[in-house]
Amino acid sequence: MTAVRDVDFSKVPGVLGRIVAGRVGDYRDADPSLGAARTGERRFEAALRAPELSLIAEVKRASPSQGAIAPLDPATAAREYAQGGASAISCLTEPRHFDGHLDALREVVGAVTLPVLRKDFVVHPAMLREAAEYGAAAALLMVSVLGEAVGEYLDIAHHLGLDALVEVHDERELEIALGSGARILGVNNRDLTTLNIDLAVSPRLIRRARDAGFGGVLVAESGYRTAADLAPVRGLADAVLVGSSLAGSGDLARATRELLTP
Ligand SMILES: O=P(O)(O)OC[C@@H](O)[C@@H](O)c1c[nH]c2ccccc12
Repeated sequence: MTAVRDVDFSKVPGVLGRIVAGRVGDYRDADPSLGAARTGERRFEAALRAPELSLIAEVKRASPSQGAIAPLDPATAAREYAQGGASAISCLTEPRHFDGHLDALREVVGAVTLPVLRKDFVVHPAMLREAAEYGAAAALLMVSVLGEAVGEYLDIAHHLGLDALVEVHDERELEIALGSGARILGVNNRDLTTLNIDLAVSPRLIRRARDAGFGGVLVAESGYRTAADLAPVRGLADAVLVGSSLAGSGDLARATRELLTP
């Protein structure tokens, strides 16, 4: 594996910049070695490739936009999402702003047979090594954080046998993602520098990716609360990523089922 280039993370703006700065500090002295290559089973990718819209349900206890959402037990929440019909689970592992933890990832992986995404602000190769060690099938890579270096992190993820959800929020980031070799693209409706949500972002960028000939998996992310909200991405996206509205519902299996019933 080639070494990753240095990224100037201090240029990341707004709320996102503050979150990223915390993670850069956490991993400043981390061991960058990756160890032996693992065969990728592409379980996350396969789970999202279905004729109907697939759901990635997120274990999310808190967020910068909402503060505390619900004191979920990660394993219980993941089981309820699976019962409700989710195709994959996303587990936040960022501690300061999302009340996540790597142990939560391990608990979720142990609780369900569904593939699990490590949802964090990846700024160091060690974070991908951990994702693989803790049993994740995939990790999030954000173009808003990694910029052009996203391709190198993608290679590391694949080296470790992980799928990568490469996330974009605007046209410029989409161009970088399309050039990176990503097989799974996520479009975040939330601008993480301001926390504003615009549900028109996903349909717009997903169409653009398809028009550019992207043949991989496309995921619409953030801000979905009801089955009706999903109408604009049905027949367009392969999957949706939903966290807060399910996590705060009080009955996760039921909320999951209702969300998936058009
Ligand atoms: O809670 P919501 O609005 O349903 O959003 C879920 C998920 O898309 C969101 O948590 C998210 C998308 N991309 C991220 C990057 C980092 C942290 C969190 C996220």
